[in-house]
Amino acid sequence: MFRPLCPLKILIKTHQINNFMISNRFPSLKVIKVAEPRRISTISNKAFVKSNRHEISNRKKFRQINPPPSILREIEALGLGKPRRTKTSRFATKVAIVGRKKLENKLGNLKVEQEKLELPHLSFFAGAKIPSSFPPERVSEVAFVGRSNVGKSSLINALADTTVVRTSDKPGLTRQINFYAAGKIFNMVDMPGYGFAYVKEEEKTQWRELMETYISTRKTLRKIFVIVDARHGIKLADVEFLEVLDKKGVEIQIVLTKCDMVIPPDLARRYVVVKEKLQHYKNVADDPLMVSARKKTGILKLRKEVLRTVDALEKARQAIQKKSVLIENDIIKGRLNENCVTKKR
Ligand SMILES: Nc1nc2c(ncn2[C@@H]2O[C@H](COP(=O)(O)OP(=O)(O)OP(=O)(O)O)[C@@H](O)[C@H]2O)c(=O)[nH]1
Ligand SMILES: [Mg+2]
Repeated sequence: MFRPLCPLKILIKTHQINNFMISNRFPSLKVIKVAEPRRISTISNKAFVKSNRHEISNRKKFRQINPPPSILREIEALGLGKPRRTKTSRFATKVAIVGRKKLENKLGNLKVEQEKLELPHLSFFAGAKIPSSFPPERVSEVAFVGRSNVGKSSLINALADTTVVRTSDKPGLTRQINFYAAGKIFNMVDMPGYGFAYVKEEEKTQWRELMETYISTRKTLRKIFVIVDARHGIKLADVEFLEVLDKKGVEIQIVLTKCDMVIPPDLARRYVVVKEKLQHYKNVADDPLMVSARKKTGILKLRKEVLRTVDALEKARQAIQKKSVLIENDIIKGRLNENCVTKKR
């Protein structure tokens, strides 16, 4: 029979070999149970629960924020948040109307007068991968920055009511600084994103350097719109970029986008949290704007802000007046023609 010289200590994983069988067959072997996988899993479970508890408490904290009624009113009036009802039966419409009345009783008048403004026709005229490719500084510019896939390009499209700017649901589509001319009045500049994207780290570093060079050297740059996802708020990558921007002394405006994906009370809470975070910066306007490029809500307000920044608000107002006069004339002419036709008949 096999006899070990000294009592052997064998480390056996309990889930692999049956202890009982081993100790029966080889009584001289001392089997020591170590590293029970179940125990490990319970420990890691505990750690997981702990970390989860922390997350839950953060969410709870967020839910405990009591947003001011004025913000809630603005969100409801502009139809900014995630729609409550998706079904469009007659019953659902009735419920929605009753719900709206209830909200009006709670928050006050929900009707808002918004100035209908339009941007001049948008066209792509230059793309730059290196600073020497920047086009000449002729007219005022506004730039759009933010994390990859946050919706910068979509927002430019929504602002100009066009589809000229390419968008994608995959982070990292815009890979150079793209210049779009709004008529001959001003330029809108679409930037690559920062943070996560399906590109190499080296390329992202290059984008970052390119953006920083543009921001610090461009004399015609009037304002930077930093686009933030309303679902997530200001992330670490945003904070890092905002700190760099703030030091450069350029005016900054935060825009919360994808608001159509957040329910109104949470959107109001997000607004409060973001506003609070902006107090630290010198050059950041402390009132974030809220929009949805997909639903085109909140766009008129942002459009007005863009036009005001590039001193084109008056021109846009005049263009709208001219357009409405032309439409009126057309209608009158149309009526006259109709009258002529009926008389001839
Ligand atoms: N629901 C919703 N989706 C949006 C909105 N804006 C953009 N998206 C979607 O978000 C995705 C990314 O949009 P892009 O405009 O390409 O984002 P980007 O910031 O330009 O992305 P990069 O160029 O990769 O940095 C697309 O699938 C859009 O359809 C919005 O307001 N609401
Ligand atoms: Mg883009």
